[in-house]
Amino acid sequence: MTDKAKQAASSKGLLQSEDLYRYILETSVYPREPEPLKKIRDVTADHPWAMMGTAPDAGQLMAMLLRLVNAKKTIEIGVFTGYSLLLTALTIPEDGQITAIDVNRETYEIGLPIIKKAGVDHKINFIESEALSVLDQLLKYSENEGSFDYAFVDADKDNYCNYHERLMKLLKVGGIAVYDNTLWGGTVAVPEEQVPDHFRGSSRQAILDLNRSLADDPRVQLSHVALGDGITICRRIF
Ligand SMILES: C[S@@+](CC[C@H](N)C(=O)[O-])C[C@H]1O[C@@H](n2cnc3c(N)ncnc32)[C@H](O)[C@@H]1O
Repeated sequence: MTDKAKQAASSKGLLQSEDLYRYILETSVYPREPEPLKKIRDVTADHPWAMMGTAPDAGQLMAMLLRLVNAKKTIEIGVFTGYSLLLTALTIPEDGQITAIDVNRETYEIGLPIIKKAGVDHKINFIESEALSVLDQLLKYSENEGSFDYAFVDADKDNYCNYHERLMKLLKVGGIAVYDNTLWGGTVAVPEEQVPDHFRGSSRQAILDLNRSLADDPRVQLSHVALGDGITICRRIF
C-alpha cells in the first residue's frame, strides 16, 4: 500500500488516538484485506475525493454482516471508485446480484479494471443515475418488494431518510440496511456554532434528522457503530 493510501485510511477514524486506530488497521484489518480491495484503495489514493472511500475497518464489519445474512441480492447507493462495491461482490455468492447506483460513472470506471480482474463484475448491475428514481422504479414491480437481503447507503445525505423509506419496502424482513457517515466527523455531538465550516450545512442536518428518525423507527433493530465515519446498521424486523 502506498503512503498516501495509508494516510487516507488512517485519518478516517473517530477514535481519540490515531495510534489506536492505526493499531486496529494494522493488526486486524490490513492483514485480512483481500488484495483487490488494497488495489482499489491504492488507485483511489491520488483522487481529490479519496476520503470518500469506505473505511476498511467499516468494510470488514460489512463483509461479516453480508455473510451473516447470507446476502445474495443487494443494493449499493453511492459507488465512487468501488471499494464497498467490490467488497460486496467478493463476499456474496457467484450467482449474487448487486444493483449499484451512482450519478458518476467516471469514478466507477477508475476501479472497474480491478473489479474485472477480480472476476466479480458479472455480479454487478451498475446504473448511472440519481438513486431515488432507481429505487422508485424498482418499487413499481411488486416482485422487488421484500426481495433484497442487504443495502449499503453512502451517497447524498439529504436523501438518506427518503432512501430508508424505500429500503424498508425493498428489503426482506431480516434484511439489513447500512448507512455510512452517521457520526459526520464527530460533529453530530458538537453544538452548531462550534462545528467547523466544512462540516456545516444541510448534510449534517440530514444526518442528525436520520439518526433521530432511525432511533424512533419500530420497523428496525438498530446499532450505531463508531467505525470509520460512523455507520448505522438497521435490520428490518417487520
Ligand atoms: C462517499 S462516495 C461513495 C463511496 C463508496 N461507497 C466507496 O466505498 O468508495 C459517494 C458517492 O455517491 C454518489 N452520489 C451522490 N449523490 C448521489 C445520488 N443522488 N444518487 C446516486 N449517487 C450519488 C457520488 O457520485 C459519489 O460517488
